[in-house]
Amino acid sequence: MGRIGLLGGTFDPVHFGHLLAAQAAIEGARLDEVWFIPTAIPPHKPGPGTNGERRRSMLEAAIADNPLFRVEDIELQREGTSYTIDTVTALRERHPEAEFFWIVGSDMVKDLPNWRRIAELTRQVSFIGLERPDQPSDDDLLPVYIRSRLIRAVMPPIGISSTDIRRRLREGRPVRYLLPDPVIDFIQRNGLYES
Ligand SMILES: Nc1ncnc2c1ncn2[C@@H]1O[C@H](COP(=O)(O)OP(=O)(O)OP(=O)(O)O)[C@@H](O)[C@H]1O
Ligand SMILES: O=C(O)c1ccc[n+]([C@@H]2O[C@H](COP(=O)([O-])O)[C@@H](O)[C@H]2O)c1
Repeated sequence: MGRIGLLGGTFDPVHFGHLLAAQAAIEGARLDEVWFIPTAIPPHKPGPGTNGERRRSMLEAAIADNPLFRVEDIELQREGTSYTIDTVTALRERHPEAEFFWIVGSDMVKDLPNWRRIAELTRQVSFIGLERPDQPSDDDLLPVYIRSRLIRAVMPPIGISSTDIRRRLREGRPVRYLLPDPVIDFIQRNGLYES
């Protein structure tokens, strides 16, 4: 099983920024696989407008051609807010032989001290913080117990967000090249994100 990167998010919908983040983490931290974990209720932002089953289906369509990527729906099966500490604790019990790494986007690293039971979480996983190639991150303000568990991986900045994709679809504007074609097909077949 080996070194497993975990990328959590709402994925409403999944896009190329997510896929490139996973690929950059594989390269930067020598991972064997990345598991995508759609949240049920995200801790720090409003809940997604699309149900979990559809978000999971879009993820599956997006990663079908990559044997190193997998969808893990553990948070969709759990009640309540999707705290990372609960997810990681459960995954380590199920897969004691794996080493887990939690992947975080560049602007989220500074928020790690506010995560639920963060000290305990840092004992269970290392973090992979994505950073821009032209702008190495300054981690000096992070507490040492987090900094010592943080690996940096370089990712070229990709200015794609699910929010912008949803807005474009509502307005009938193109989304091609922002997310994989099979995901666009799924969105169109199911009439998602229409105004
Ligand atoms: N363009 C991007 N480049 C790098 N990382 C990204 C990008 N978009 C999202 N991520 C990271 O992927 C994870 C999941 O993101 P999430 O599903 O919340 O996507 P989002 O596009 O930011 O969504 P929304 O616009 O709905 O808030 C987070 O760790 C986030 O930092
Ligand atoms: O556990 C926490 O306290 C916590 C706080 C903020 C974010 N997270 C997780 O980080 C991932 C990305 O979060 P977001 O808000 O960018 O979708 C997602 O899996 C969240 O559950 C987790």
